[in-house]
Amino acid sequence: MNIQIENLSKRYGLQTAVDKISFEVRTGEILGFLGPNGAGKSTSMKMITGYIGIGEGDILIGGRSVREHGDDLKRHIGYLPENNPLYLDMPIMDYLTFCASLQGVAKDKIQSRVRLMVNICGLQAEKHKKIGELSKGYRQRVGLAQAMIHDPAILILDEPTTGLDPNQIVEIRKLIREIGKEKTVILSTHILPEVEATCDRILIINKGKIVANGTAETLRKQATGNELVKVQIEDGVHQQILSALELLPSIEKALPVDTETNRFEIHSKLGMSSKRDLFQLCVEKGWVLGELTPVETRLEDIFRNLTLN
Ligand SMILES: Nc1ncnc2c1ncn2[C@@H]1O[C@H](COP(=O)(O)OP(=O)(O)OP(=O)(O)O)[C@@H](O)[C@H]1O
Repeated sequence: MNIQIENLSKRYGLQTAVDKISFEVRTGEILGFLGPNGAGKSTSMKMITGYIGIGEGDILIGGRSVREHGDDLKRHIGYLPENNPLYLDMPIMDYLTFCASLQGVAKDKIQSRVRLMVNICGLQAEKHKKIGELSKGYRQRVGLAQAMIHDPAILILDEPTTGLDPNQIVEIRKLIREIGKEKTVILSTHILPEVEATCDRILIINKGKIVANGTAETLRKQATGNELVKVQIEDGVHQQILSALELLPSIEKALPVDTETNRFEIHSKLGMSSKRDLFQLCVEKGWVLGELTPVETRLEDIFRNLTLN
């Protein structure tokens, strides 16, 4: 079930939390929603799930407007809210049974759905405990289980791995990837490696506006104006190598990194690649190219550049 966001805005008093954003998410796609604190992620997610009303614009789910068909469309959405509100006095099994009936799961299917969620979310060992007795990570698993209890086509997950230990993070990411093959998933996170590990596409929002939309690879390409490579050249004299590098037509600048081992950082001219020139230079001079490694722009740097203003 596809989601189309069209010129969506939301104001709280004088503050514009979400400012005319438009994007689309397709079935089988996991979209990572990134942005600094207060950027408007949770507000957008709350509007998509019908948790709060739309300010301006519209949201189409499976081609139908949330404005007109909101109540009906809610059936297709599973939502893990930011602070994962749970009934602490309820045992896990009772809570999930309660959520299933609230979500309209047929009576004769409720117990099998609850058992499936307990298995999928790794709650087997803790299933008879009250939610209040669970660790933060297990509460997060209960939150995920309630979001998926009615087998929704769409999953909206606000910081799903918050509070999980590194082993649990790996498992939950695997689970989300698995679920994401058939469903439409939007997840928000502050953990940048998480988006790369889990998501097909990244949307970065800052001050209510979308500032980037694409795969990690596309964002890197857009961010890297100039190619950057690290090289190490054996058998030559440092100063001679540096002079020769500076004469290459594709090179903007060559920065020495280590004079003893002849390591350099090579910045190519805009739109050019210096790899071939470097290789040919070494062949001509009889030097050995010990290392030639392209340096990728880190997602952290892209995020900082786009959101630090
Ligand atoms: N109920 C509310 N009343 C007034 N202002 C609000 C309310 N909810 C959010 N805001 C404001 O709207 C802006 C966007 O908040 P939102 O919670 O959507 O950001 P976020 O990107 O989810 O941030 P975080 O990463 O910190 O969770 C913030 O400036 C916030 O203070």
